Amino acid sequence: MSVFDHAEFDNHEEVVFCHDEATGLKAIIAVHDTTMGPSLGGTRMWNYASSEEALTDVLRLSRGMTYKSALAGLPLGGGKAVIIGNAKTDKSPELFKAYGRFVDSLGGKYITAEDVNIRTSDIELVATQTRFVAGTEGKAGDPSPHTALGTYLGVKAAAKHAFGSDDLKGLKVAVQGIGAVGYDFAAYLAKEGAILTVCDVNQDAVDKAVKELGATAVSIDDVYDVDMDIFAPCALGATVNDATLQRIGAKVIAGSANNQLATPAHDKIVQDMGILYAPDYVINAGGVIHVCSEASAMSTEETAARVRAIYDTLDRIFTRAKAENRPTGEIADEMAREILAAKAASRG
Ligand SMILES: NC(=O)c1ccc[n+]([C@@H]2O[C@H](COP(=O)([O-])OP(=O)(O)OC[C@H]3O[C@@H](n4cnc5c(N)ncnc54)[C@H](O)[C@@H]3O)[C@@H](O)[C@H]2O)c1
Repeated sequence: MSVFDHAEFDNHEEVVFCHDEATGLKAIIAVHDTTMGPSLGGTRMWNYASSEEALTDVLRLSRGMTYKSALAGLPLGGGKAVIIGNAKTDKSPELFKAYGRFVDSLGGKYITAEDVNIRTSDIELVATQTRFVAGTEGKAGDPSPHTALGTYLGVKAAAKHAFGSDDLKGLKVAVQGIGAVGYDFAAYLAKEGAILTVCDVNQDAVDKAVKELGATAVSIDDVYDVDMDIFAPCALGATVNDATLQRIGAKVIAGSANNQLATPAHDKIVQDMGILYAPDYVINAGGVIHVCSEASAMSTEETAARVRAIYDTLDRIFTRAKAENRPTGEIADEMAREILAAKAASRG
C-alpha cells in the first residue's frame, strides 16, 4: 500500500504509523495541514477490518479537520488519529501511555482530543506522557453546549435562505437523536417556538424531550416520514442517503451529526432535490471551537463570538451556492481552501 498514491492522501504533511509491541498499540496519526496552526483532531479507536481501512479513515478525517478549523476561523490546522483495536477489549493504561509518547514525539504539531470510543479517562492517560492534548477533565470540559448553540444558529441561517426568515417560530423540525448535543439544540428550538418531533433509541431521552420541550415522539424508523420543514440529524452519520431521501420531505437538512451524507455525491443530489444542506463540519464546529479555547487559551468572549460566527459563515456559503448554482458542501470546501491559500500567500 502506498500512502503517497492513496486516493485520500491529498497532500498530507505527515502520516505517522505508531507501533508498540509491548502494549499491542497500532495507531496512525495523520497531520494534514498546519498552515493555520498546529493540527488538532480527536483520536478514534475502531476495530478496522484492515490497516488500509484505518488509513483511509484517518486521512479523510484529518483533511476534514483542516477545513473545519479553517472555516471556523481558528488558529489550528487539521489532524486526526486512529487506534486500531477493539475499544471493549484492547484498552489498557500502558497502551494509552505508549500512544501518548508517539503524540509527544511530534512536538506539538498534532494536538489530540477525544473521538469515537475514546473517553476522557483515556485522554488523561495520554496526558501523562504529553502536554499536547485538549479536552481533558477540569479544563475546557464538555464541548456539547457550544456545539448545540452553533447548530441552532446554523439552522437559523438555513431557515433564512430556505424560508425567507431566520425566525424558527412555527417551523416543523425533526430531531434525530436527543443526546448531549441534540437535547440542548432542541431546547433552543423549543424556546423559539419551533414545532419539534424527536426520536432516539434511548427512551428516557425521548420522554424527557416530550415532557420538558413539548416535543412529539416518533420511532427511529418513522422519523424520515414525518411532516417537517427541517430535518436535523444529531445522532449517527450517513442518515442522508438514497433510501432516506425518498422519504425526507424537508426543505432543509441541518444538524450536528458528523458525516451526515452517505457519500460525497449526495451533496449534489440534495441540491438537485431543492434541499438546502448545511455542511456538517461547518454547522457543528462549536465543539472544535470549544476545544480550541482550551488549546490556545481563548477568552470566553472570543469563544462565544466564534460560535456565533457559524451563522455568518453558513450565510456566506448559502449565498454563494445559490449565486453559482453549486452544492453547499462543495462551496464550503472551496472556501476553506481559499482561507488556507490566503494564509500561505501572506507568509510569502
Ligand atoms: N458532542 C459534540 O460536541 C459534537 C461536536 C461535533 C459533532 N458532534 C456530532 O453530533 C452527533 C451527536 O453527538 P453527541 O455528543 O450528542 O452524542 P450522544 O451520544 O450524546 O448523542 C447521540 C444520541 O443519538 C442516539 N441515537 C443512537 N442511534 C440512534 C438512531 N438510530 N436514531 C436516533 N437516535 C439514535 C443516542 O441514543 C444518543 O442519545 C454525533 O454525530 C457527533 O459526532 C458532536
